[in-house]
Formats: sequence, C-alpha cells, structure tokens
Amino acid sequence: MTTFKSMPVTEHKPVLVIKLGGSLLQKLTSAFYKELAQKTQSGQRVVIVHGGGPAINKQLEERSVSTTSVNGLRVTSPQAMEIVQSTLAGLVNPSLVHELTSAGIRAVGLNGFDDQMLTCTYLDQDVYGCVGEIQTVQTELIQTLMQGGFVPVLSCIGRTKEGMALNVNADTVAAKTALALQAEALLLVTDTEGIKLDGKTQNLLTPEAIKQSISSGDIYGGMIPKVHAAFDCLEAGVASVHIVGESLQGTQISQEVKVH
Ligand SMILES: Nc1ncnc2c1ncn2[C@@H]1O[C@H](COP(=O)(O)OP(=O)(O)O)[C@@H](O)[C@H]1O
Ligand SMILES: CC(=O)N[C@@H](CCC(=O)OP(=O)(O)O)C(=O)O
Repeated sequence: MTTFKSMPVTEHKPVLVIKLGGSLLQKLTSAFYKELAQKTQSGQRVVIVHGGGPAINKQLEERSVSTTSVNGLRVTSPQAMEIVQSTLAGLVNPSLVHELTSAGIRAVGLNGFDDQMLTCTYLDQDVYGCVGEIQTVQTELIQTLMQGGFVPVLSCIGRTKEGMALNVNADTVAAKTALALQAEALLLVTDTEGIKLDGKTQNLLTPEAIKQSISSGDIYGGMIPKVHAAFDCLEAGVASVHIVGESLQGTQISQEVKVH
C-alpha cells in the first residue's frame, strides 16, 4: 500500500506529469523542447520523470556487467545498481536538465533521495535484487519548486529508509508521482506513437482490451510497465493517461470507450 505525504493544499493548480522514456531521450528535437517551454511559460505546472534504459545498458556493457529482465523490470544486482544510479543521477539527469534549461525551462534535477522523496521497500529481493516498490512519495519539495516557477526533473532512483539506493521503473515513478500530486494528466512519452495493434496506432483503449492484448502477446516488454502505470492512475482518479510519441500524439487509455 503506497502512502503519499504532501503539503497542505493551499492552492490547487493542475499539474501535468510527463515521463520521458530512455528510448527517446537522445532523439528529442528542439521543437519538442520549444513546445514544453511554451507550456511551462504559460503557467502550466509540469513535473518531468525520466528513465534511461539504453544509457544504463551502454554503461553496463562497458563494464561487462550483464542483467536480465523479468516482467519488463531489470533484475538489478548490487553491482548493477551502482551503475544504474551513477548513470541516471550522474549522466542522464544532468544532460536532460541541460537541454531543458537551454530551451528556457527552469529545470531542477532531483532523485528519490532528495528530501526523502521516494521511499521504497524491496519489490522481491530474491527475484529482482535491488528493485524498489514505492511506499511513500513525499511531494513537498516538488510542490515548492513548482510554486517558485521551476520544473522538477526526477530520475527513477528510490531509497530505502536505511539509505540504500533502489532501481524503480520510470513509468511506475511517474504514475506514483502523478497520483501523489493528484495530477490532471499523465503523459508517458516513448519511441512509438502510442500502442500499436495489427500495425495500427490505437487512439483509445480500455484496460480490458489491453489485458487481452498482453495475454495474446501483442503488448509486451517495455510497454507492460507503461500500461500498468496507466491502470494504477486511472483506478485512483488521474483522469487522463496517454502513451504518446514525441509529437505527443498516440493512445489514450480510458475506462470508457467514447461513442461519437
Ligand atoms: N503493442 C505495442 N505497441 C507499441 N510498442 C510496443 C507494443 N508492445 C511492446 N512495445 C514496445 O514497447 C517499447 C517502448 O517501451 P520502452 O522501450 O521500455 O520505452 P521507454 O524507454 O520509452 O520506456 C516500444 O519501442 C516497443 O518495442
Ligand atoms: C527496475 C527497472 O527496470 N528500472 C529501469 C529504470 C530505467 C527506466 O525505466 O528507463 P526507461 O524509461 O528507458 O524504460 C531500468 O533499469 O532500465
């Protein structure tokens, strides 16, 4: 059961949580950053959560450390965890913050250790090693930064109460953060323009249809943590969840199929 600690709400401005997948971080165009800058400069509150799977793979390979994946999650040994942490917090996060600030966005890099933001337990140490299950999202720092006009940029490193770093899938961090902030919308931005079935991007899918496509193997791998993140949010009241490409076009996941 995840608990959320947040500030007493004095003003409730809508928040948009945008998760940038590692698969597209290197490929983001200046048009994308410009659009994001326009959103933030118009007063939209934005929190960015990022992954970095390909960058982690590169660093692991350079150090000859191999990892496997179970249910779309990286099985993370203590040795791999050091590389995950140093890659996400030391390379990917500063590089993204640089791109954002260059586009005029007042971005501030964070990870789950900052003000004890993401407190985790081990998901299942025997199966996954150093992978975290988020127990608490402390939003006070994020809220304070947004009130000051900054854009928090959060990498998906969690911490145990004892101060051990744990690897958390970035889609899950984005979903839990959206829930804690009672965000109006969650955008999971990835390298494909939404969920494709039979080669076609689906504009709208229900959780039921997605579960069937997972069983049939039409939704697999890195898409699985994304759709689970979407289900968690929809169940808990984040009204709008989208899996999109860089153009911000793609698939909306909704309990209801709209009839036009
Ligand atoms: N039905 C599907 N439609 C689109 N992509 C899918 C589907 N099922 C699995 N995928 C895979 O999910 C990938 C996106 O997940 P992932 O690589 O983890 O991205 P990110 O780094 O953005 O989190 C796509 O590139 C694609 O290979
Ligand atoms: C536990 C787990 O799988 N963690 C992910 C964290 C990075 C991530 O989620 O990056 P993407 O956005 O590129 O998928 C990993 O080690 O790859």
